Amino acid sequence: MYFKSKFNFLLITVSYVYFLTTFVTMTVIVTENETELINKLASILENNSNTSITRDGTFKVGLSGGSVVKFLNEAIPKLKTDLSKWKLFFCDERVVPEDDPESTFGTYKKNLIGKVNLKEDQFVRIKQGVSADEAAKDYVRQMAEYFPGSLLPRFDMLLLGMGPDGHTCSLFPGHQLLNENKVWVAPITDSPKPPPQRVTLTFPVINNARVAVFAIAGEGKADMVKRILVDKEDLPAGRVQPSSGELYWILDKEAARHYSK
Ligand SMILES: O=C1O[C@H](COP(=O)(O)O)[C@@H](O)[C@H](O)[C@H]1O
Repeated sequence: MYFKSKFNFLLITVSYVYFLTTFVTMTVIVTENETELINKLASILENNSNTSITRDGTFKVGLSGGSVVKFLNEAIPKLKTDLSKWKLFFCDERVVPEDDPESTFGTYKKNLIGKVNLKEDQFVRIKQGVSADEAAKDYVRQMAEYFPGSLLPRFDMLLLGMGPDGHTCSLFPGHQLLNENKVWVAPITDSPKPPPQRVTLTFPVINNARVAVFAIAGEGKADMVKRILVDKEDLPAGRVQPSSGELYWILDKEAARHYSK
């Protein structure tokens, strides 16, 4: 949401600085292979879904695209939880038609709808046929309905991926959006990874989540995992540090090849 007053803006800025200086509970899990990674992801999802449903009657989760789509498509059918209580948002989405192979919603739809107990109307999707700017503003309006009266939405869980360049959501290294703290959802029209037009959650929202989970597999991510988790380089995925929540990095053996505590 656009912050309506200087006070709100100040509050968010102060909170964000506080977020960056507070202790984050981080757990790194190294699995033997992709199947184990998916099983671990399923178990974290199931526990948090059941906790949220018991507490609030719903589970509000943010989905990523890329390789996370495959992991989730395989994890979700394994879950013992009430999927009908889920509300699914997008951590980022490509501004393309839903039937375009690049559409993250389109890919989830093809793989999940009709196969598990999830319906299309449980997904909060970006508006079609508009610019990235309008899609981002509209997505904020849609999100606000599910987080009434909130300065910042608090997702129950965010499911995140990381590109080999260290990007997460559509927050890329060196991009000005890394410092965006005025809107919940930002447009990007120059994404270095195609397609160029996207919308993305911003860091204040990401770091307000109850739980953030990275699921990362393959040797192609190993160098970046080391740069972030071992060398502590300042790259977008490393900035995911929920202030009063939990952070998981689930890696397969290949992605963890250069990882040591
Ligand atoms: O473009 C994107 O890339 C990241 C990482 O994708 P991966 O295929 O390397 O896992 C993804 O998390 C994001 O949602 C997506 O839009």
